[in-house]
Amino acid sequence: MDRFFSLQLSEKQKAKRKKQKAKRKVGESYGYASSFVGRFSSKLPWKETLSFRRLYQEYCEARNKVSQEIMGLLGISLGLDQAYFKDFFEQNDSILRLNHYPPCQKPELTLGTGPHTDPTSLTILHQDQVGGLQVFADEKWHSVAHIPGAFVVNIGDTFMALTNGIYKSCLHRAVVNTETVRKSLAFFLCPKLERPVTPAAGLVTAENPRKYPDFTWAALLKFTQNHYRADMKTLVAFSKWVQEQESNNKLIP
Ligand SMILES: C=C1C[C@]23C[C@H]1CC[C@H]2[C@]1(C)CCC[C@@](C)(C(=O)O)[C@H]1[C@@H]3C(=O)O
Ligand SMILES: O=C(O)CCC(=O)C(=O)O
Ligand SMILES: [Fe+2]
Repeated sequence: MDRFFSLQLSEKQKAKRKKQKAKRKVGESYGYASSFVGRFSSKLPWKETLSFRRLYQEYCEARNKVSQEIMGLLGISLGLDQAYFKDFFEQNDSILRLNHYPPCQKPELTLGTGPHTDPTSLTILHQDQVGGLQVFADEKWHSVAHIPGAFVVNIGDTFMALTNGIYKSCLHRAVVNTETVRKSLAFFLCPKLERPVTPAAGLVTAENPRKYPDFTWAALLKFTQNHYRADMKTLVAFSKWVQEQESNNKLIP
């Protein structure tokens, strides 16, 4: 990881596919990305990232196994069959991302990663001992301490939609510091790109009516990659956009 991030920019930008040595394009969610050469022009994070879909096979398989077990338990906690979410995520289009936060002379003027909820389903994060991850709860930011050997697990927007809003995605961010490089490794469990994301029947009731429209992970991913940087209200903005698209389609015979 250190070797990769210390390469020349032009070399890092080649990190995409084995055969095609072209740099990551706008709209793609894997490959190398840096705040300084990117698709957004405001609220730029102080970091570089490298994301994979199918590489790092063994590591991904291990994370995948842990996330499947967690999905089984989350299903049980909602009164669903243990297999319900395990089956849903058995095939998945997950993402592995390396985050590299260089030291910053004025850390109070920026953020490593701005406040956001993950648009994905479940995140398993491995942060190093430097610390910097913060979670928003009870109206304030709390630092998430590094515990050797432990992962940080959080719910993302797509799982919030699958549970009809019962499980909430959590607001978090990462701060940087003047002294030390910080690294983190995030495994984002995501559904299969084209599989409809719809809440389990038993979770839509008179007391808890339907909260979000059906969508695919492909559509939400495209939304966050092409014209909306994931933030604290991604799912609400995306739901509105889906509904607008549906009503536009109805107008065109
Ligand atoms: C599908 C994804 C989009 C982001 C990477 C994964 C999961 C989390 C998203 C992200 C980290 C949330 C904060 C903003 C973001 C733009 C970033 O700082 O990298 C997001 C990622 C992205 O859009 O590339
Ligand atoms: O680096 C961290 O601690 C958090 C990164 C993060 O939130 C993300 O990549 O979605
Ligand atoms: Fe995140």
